[in-house]
Amino acid sequence: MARFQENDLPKAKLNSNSLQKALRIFKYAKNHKWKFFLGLIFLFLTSATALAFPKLMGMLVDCVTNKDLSKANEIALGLMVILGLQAIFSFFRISLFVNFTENSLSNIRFALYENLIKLPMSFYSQKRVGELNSRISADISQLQDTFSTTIAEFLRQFILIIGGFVILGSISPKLTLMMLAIVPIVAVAAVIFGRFIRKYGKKTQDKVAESQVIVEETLQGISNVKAFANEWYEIQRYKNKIREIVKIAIKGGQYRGYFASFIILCLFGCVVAVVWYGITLTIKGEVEGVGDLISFVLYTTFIGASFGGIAEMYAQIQKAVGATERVFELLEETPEEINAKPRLSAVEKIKGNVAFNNVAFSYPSRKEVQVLKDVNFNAEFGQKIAIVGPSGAGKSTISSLLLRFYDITSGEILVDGKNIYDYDLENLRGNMSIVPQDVILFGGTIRENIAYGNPNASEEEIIAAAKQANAFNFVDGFPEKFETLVGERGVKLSGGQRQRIAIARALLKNPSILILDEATSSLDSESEKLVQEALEVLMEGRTSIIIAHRLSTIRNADKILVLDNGRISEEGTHQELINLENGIYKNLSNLQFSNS
Ligand SMILES: Nc1ncnc2c1ncn2[C@@H]1O[C@H](COP(=O)(O)OP(=O)(O)OP(=O)(O)O)[C@@H](O)[C@H]1O
Repeated sequence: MARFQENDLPKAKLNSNSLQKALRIFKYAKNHKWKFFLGLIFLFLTSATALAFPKLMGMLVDCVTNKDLSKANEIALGLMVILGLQAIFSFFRISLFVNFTENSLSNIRFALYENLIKLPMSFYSQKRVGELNSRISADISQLQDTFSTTIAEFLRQFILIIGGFVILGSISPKLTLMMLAIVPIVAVAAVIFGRFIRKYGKKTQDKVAESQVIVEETLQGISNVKAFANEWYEIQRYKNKIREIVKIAIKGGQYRGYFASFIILCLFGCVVAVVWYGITLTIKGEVEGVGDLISFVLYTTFIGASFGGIAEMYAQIQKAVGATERVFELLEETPEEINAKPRLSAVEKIKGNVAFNNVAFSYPSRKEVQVLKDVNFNAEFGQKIAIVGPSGAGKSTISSLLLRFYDITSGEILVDGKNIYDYDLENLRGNMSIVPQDVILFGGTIRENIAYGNPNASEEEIIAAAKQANAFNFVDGFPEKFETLVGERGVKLSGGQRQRIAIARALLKNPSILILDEATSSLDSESEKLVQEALEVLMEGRTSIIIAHRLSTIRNADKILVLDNGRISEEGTHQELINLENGIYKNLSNLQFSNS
């Protein structure tokens, strides 16, 4: 699975258009906006106090020259007061920005999740969910850093640079000009150099990540590695990667060495040059005293450091603008018409007559391939309709269309004579249940997993459903019974046990239309018997659409549809289809029964 690091986030161009878009984020700040603006005031105050610091330090040094102790005391006290103020302002600035950011981000996270969970299946069939997830978390953490620190730091450095230059100009215009000529150039060179080094750092990280993937893959598939006696191959693969890491890391280290030499030579060289020139000017009387010179050097250091930091912060802000754009793209995707609130009214029961009339369909991600062509069939209330056919024929697609996961291309699907697109979506799905091929249980207790079919179910109803689904006995055998945790941190249930939980879940939902997707395809005969019994109970009094591979389980279906390459090529009862000369069903049936 691809993992996005913040380093990988693409930047967006900063122009009025992209900034305007990014500012929509304030919509999610709701009644916390004032914190951001109050934070800005504290930011301004912190920068102002920071700017007073070098000036006062200079004045303090002048007291040495003038041997003025009482003034020195006053200034030292002033400096302490300023430090105190700066500490207080900084505290409020940081707390306010963090408070604003966390509140806004929690609103954004919530809005994102709410929208994502409501997006139609067509959205998910075009996106890799793991990638989407790690992308969103990288985007959100970029926004978190930017809004809680980077913007404020960027503005603070900006104020320090402008303010610093104004004060420098007032101390000595000549010296300022000289400083302007060298410091920004060196600072910018340092930034470019730094970026280059970071690139090497990132390359090393990527290679380390690649090597970790090798370890992960081989340890997860260790039985495969051993069965193929391919230990030597994996060792070689890992060794090569490790060698690459060393090469790149050493190269990066060299550049870091150059960088350190560059900083010592140029940056400190510049400070020496400014100090030397300042001393010359002081001796000539063009700068007033040593104190001014000290202030000058301190301001220069401030400005140099700010120049260094501001470029990196600008890049961070560009990334945050890109992140906001992507987050908004997801927020603006059109969701399904789902309320996503607990239902107040009960589901309006439908009877369960289903009709597919001339249905054609292509998946939105592969429009050129027609998966279903001219599909026609009827399922009367209470009937069992089986769909069989080769892999990839489109059997599961039929169930997805009935659940309205995708919009059909042409034709119509009717439920109780009414077009499924005229139903309230929640109501339609509220009348259906699916027992899928791979039952996914949520990481909670068995009780919670069964109650997923009807969160309002009583204890007795849950137990009754478990009994009917042949699940009660194995659940009762666990020390914690219905409170047993399942999923990653709990017990691992077998395929058959999981299916019986899914059947109990479906029983609780009490649907009019039931979809069974190859529910018995991967079970041993004992488990299959238990599941099959539970399914018989479940199917009673409902319309069932059974997608099956094993023909033995569908012999008594009211109707069997044979799907071939997206078309229904045969239709009838088991007996009728068996009698078709050269029929697909007949062939399939001969194959399966001669094997078993
Ligand atoms: N989300 C999707 N996006 C694009 N194509 C898809 C998608 N899901 C299925 N398909 C394609 O649609 C065709 C029918 O798939 P479907 O899963 O309905 O077949 P199936 O008969 O149920 O197969 P199996 O018995 O192997 O489960 C296949 O060619 C498959 O590749």
